[in-house]
Amino acid sequence: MASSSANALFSSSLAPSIPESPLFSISNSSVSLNLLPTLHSSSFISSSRCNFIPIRSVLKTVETLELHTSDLADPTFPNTRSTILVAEKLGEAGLKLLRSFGDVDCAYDLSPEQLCAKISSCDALIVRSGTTVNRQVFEAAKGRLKVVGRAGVGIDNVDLQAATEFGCLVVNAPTANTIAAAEHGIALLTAMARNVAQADASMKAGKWERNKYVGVSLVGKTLAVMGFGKVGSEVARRAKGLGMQVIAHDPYAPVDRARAIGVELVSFNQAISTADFISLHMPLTPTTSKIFNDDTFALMKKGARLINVARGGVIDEDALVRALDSGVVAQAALDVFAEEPPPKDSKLVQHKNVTVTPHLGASTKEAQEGVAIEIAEAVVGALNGELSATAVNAPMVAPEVLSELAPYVVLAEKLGRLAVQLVAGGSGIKSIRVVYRTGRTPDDLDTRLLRAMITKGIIEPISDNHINLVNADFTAKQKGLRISEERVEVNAPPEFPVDTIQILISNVESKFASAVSENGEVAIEGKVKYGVPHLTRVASFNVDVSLEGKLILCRQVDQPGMIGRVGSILGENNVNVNFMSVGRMTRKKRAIMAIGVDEEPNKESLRKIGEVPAVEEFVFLNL
Ligand SMILES: NC(=O)C1=CN([C@@H]2O[C@H](COP(=O)(O)OP(=O)(O)OC[C@H]3O[C@@H](n4cnc5c(N)ncnc54)[C@H](O)[C@@H]3O)[C@@H](O)[C@H]2O)C=CC1
Ligand SMILES: O=C(O)C(=O)COP(=O)(O)O
Repeated sequence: MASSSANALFSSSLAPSIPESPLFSISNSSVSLNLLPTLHSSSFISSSRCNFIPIRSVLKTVETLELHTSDLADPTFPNTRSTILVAEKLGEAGLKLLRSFGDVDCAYDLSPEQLCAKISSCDALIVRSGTTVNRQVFEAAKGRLKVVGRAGVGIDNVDLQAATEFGCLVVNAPTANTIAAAEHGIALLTAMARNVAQADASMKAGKWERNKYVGVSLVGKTLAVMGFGKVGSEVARRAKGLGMQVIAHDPYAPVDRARAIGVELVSFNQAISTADFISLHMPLTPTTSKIFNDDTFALMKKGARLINVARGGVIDEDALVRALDSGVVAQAALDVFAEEPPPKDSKLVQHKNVTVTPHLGASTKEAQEGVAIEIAEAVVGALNGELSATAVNAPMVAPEVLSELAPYVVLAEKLGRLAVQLVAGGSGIKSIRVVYRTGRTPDDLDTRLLRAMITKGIIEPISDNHINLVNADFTAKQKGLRISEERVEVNAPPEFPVDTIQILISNVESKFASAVSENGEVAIEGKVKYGVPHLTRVASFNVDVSLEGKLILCRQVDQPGMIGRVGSILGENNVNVNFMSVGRMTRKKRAIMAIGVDEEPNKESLRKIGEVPAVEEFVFLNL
């Protein structure tokens, strides 16, 4: 269907043109979320630590669905290997894993222009904190880039909004460098307290200044851990071992976890006003940007000491220089800076009471090997179309949930496709209601994947946008499409996650009046039967057709001989009919005939069907 005319179906066409990006794409007849390459990929074996779908379970999914290999075949596989650009130094074990899967291009220290020039030939990009992956990079990728892997925790150098808009998955490696960062925090804390760096520099300059470098003790002092996540809690644990009193501030941390380590969670003001040492471990977000500024330094105990292994941007660096000059902050130990590397003449870096390291928190051999493996597995998994356990901008769906939902994913997309084709052009779809009937407690049903596929089914036939799990909600919003969901518990076998899926589109005109319910909504319903998606209801007409190939829906006066007449018109046009189903409301009144055909009938045949006296209306639909 032409995208330009069909775009008029949406009341808002503000959406940027999102180029094709085949991550998680689900083709008309396949359900494998592009999992097929996994079936061929014998060289890659994921570790049990990651949330990968084991190869055996993928095979099982395919068998259960009774899909034909032709449905799943990727014509470009296995000749096409993915290209993975590694833009910053990555551990050898990770590189080895990546090389076993695709072509790896290690190109360090690229300028922004060089990165943009290279990116359109890459399927994946792996970076650390030194590369800015902004909107220009996604634009320059021209839709090819499927995944950005951040080999570390902080994703503040990746424009997540742009990634989402372009349907590009962002994954990180959130666990492998936790201990390294915590150890570095403790290293800075102790080095600062005992002036290790300054004394070292002094001795190397030929001096022996014992009185100048008298330090402060840690035991019995209060440490405030700001951000009680993975790194923060490991710092707290270690500081307790040094005999410190540890308090923490984190608006989202569970009290139980803090209590288990013997840490009291307190308010921001309480933390910074009572602590002797303040260690920062929160992410850089719009909320935490420059959260340490003139006002907050003024609240600190005079002579407080600050450690930052989180992100430079959480501190207003000019304000910190002022606080150091006035003695409000006695010392600071910094691993991270607002601008990296900081300017050579940075007053902060040069300050005598400041100890600095060049963003070394994650830089241990062990952490870098771990991070490299963690990110390589996540990137390869994503290129295989698997839903990632470390996705930053997409829902994470457990493999067992995915496997269970697989046939319903196909149903959801096909119903979406069907519903949108029933809407007359120009009506302006604004609001779609999806009703899931389930034999389980409605809370037990994770519908994110189904909603994404309904969105894909609705948008793709009428636009150029390629929809995947990453950009489905965003694209719907951009198109002014509101998708609401209802889960209704019904008396159905609870071993199946969904009994029926119903799609209702309100305030639109239909090409096929019989698809409009008494409430004035275009309404269709389907269910999975023996692993195959079926259309089971069109407005108030019950039908039963498998959602495969192409479909003619035809409303007629219920009378004998109709199947034969329409069938012979199609036969004359060499159109193979693969099924027919008649659903009626009242005997001898009106019925809907659903005819599945292998080929699209020519205009002449469609005209002849329309001229059969008992046929009141009909519509041809591509599934
Ligand atoms: N210097 C380095 O090389 C490294 C730096 N990091 C940085 O350390 C930080 C923490 O990393 P993880 O512990 O792994 O992340 P995490 O996500 O486990 O912990 C962050 C914690 O900060 C909390 N938080 C969010 N907003 C907050 C606020 N306004 N006030 C207080 N707490 C807030 C969150 O609730 C969370 O518990 C990140 O910024 C990360 O980028 C991490 C590893 C190495
Ligand atoms: O993981 C993080 O957030 C870090 O800051 C580590 O950064 P890096 O990968 O060493 O550039």
